[in-house]
Amino acid sequence: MALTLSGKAALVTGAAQGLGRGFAEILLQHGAKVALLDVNETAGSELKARFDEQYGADSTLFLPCDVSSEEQLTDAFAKTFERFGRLDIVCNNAGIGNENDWEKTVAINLNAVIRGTYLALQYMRKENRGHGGVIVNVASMAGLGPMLTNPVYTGTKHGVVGFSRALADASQVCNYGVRINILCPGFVNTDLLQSLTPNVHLEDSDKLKEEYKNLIGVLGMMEVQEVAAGFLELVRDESRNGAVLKVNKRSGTSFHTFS
Ligand SMILES: NC(=O)C1=CN([C@@H]2O[C@H](COP(=O)(O)OP(=O)(O)OC[C@H]3O[C@@H](n4cnc5c(N)ncnc54)[C@H](O)[C@@H]3O)[C@@H](O)[C@H]2O)C=CC1
Ligand SMILES: CC/C=C\C[C@H](O)C(=O)/C=C/C=C/C=C\C=C\[C@@H](O)C/C=C\CCC(=O)O
Repeated sequence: MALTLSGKAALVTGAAQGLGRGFAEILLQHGAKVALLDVNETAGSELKARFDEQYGADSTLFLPCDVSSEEQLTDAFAKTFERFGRLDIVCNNAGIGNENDWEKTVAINLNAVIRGTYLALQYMRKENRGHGGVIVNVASMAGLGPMLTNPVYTGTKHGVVGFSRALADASQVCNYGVRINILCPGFVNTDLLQSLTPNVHLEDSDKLKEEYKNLIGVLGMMEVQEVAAGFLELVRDESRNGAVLKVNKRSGTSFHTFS
């Protein structure tokens, strides 16, 4: 059974560029309205103007938001619900890879995903007069295997996988009517990869650099659109809850099974 997106309301964090922009765009292409949350006001406003031309001004809402701020994220969810009158799809996508300011990485990649998931549940749960819905949390292949150059990033992504799977089981048992799925892309050609800096907690050894290159060699490098298709599958396939979808150049798109 495929979810119809026409008339549905979505919220995407980190939507101004990269994967989040791709996720927002594919939702718009399928008729959903989308709240675009991003800390980058310039990029977010520019994207909103572009989407206004393509999909109409009523199709999107740009909300400047630092997801690591409880107040700003909570307020952005409230403004989204107020504008669209419902909330059916949430993608907790915003993420960084800073191993030096690792507490910021934990705050954005894990804490904010946890808070965004609980906020989504609050608005979607049927016993809260919600319509039910689907949450897609963006982890990474580093949520399934160790990325030796980025141990904190790896920890946050493993955390996203574990938290999301557990909550998906709870949602099922409690009949919240909310599906929670996890997207684990491999390397994608976005600004995130360009922003990586050497980890000061590890000597900046040539061996680590070599291993990083090997990892990219193994998994390959994708474009945003290849991942967006997998995202849409997790949103629309109503049989999927607690699903972990891997998307990488090497092995394509497949659901991960845990032993
Ligand atoms: N690029 C890659 O190779 C892969 C990325 N991912 C994950 O995909 C997600 C998106 O990554 P990319 O699109 O590659 O990154 P990106 O850097 O191209 O885009 C991230 C977006 O999030 C926004 N953002 C950053 N911190 C924020 C905050 N505190 N509050 C609100 N917005 C914030 C940025 O302004 C930017 O618009 C991240 O969770 C990342 O870990 C997962 C696997 C592969
Ligand atoms: C800060 C880094 C920014 C982006 C990296 C991006 O998130 C990414 O794609 C990272 C990939 C890291 C992968 C690390 C280890 C991979 C190990 C592989 O063995 C895959 C692990 C499990 C998959 C098993 C399977 O069934 O395919």
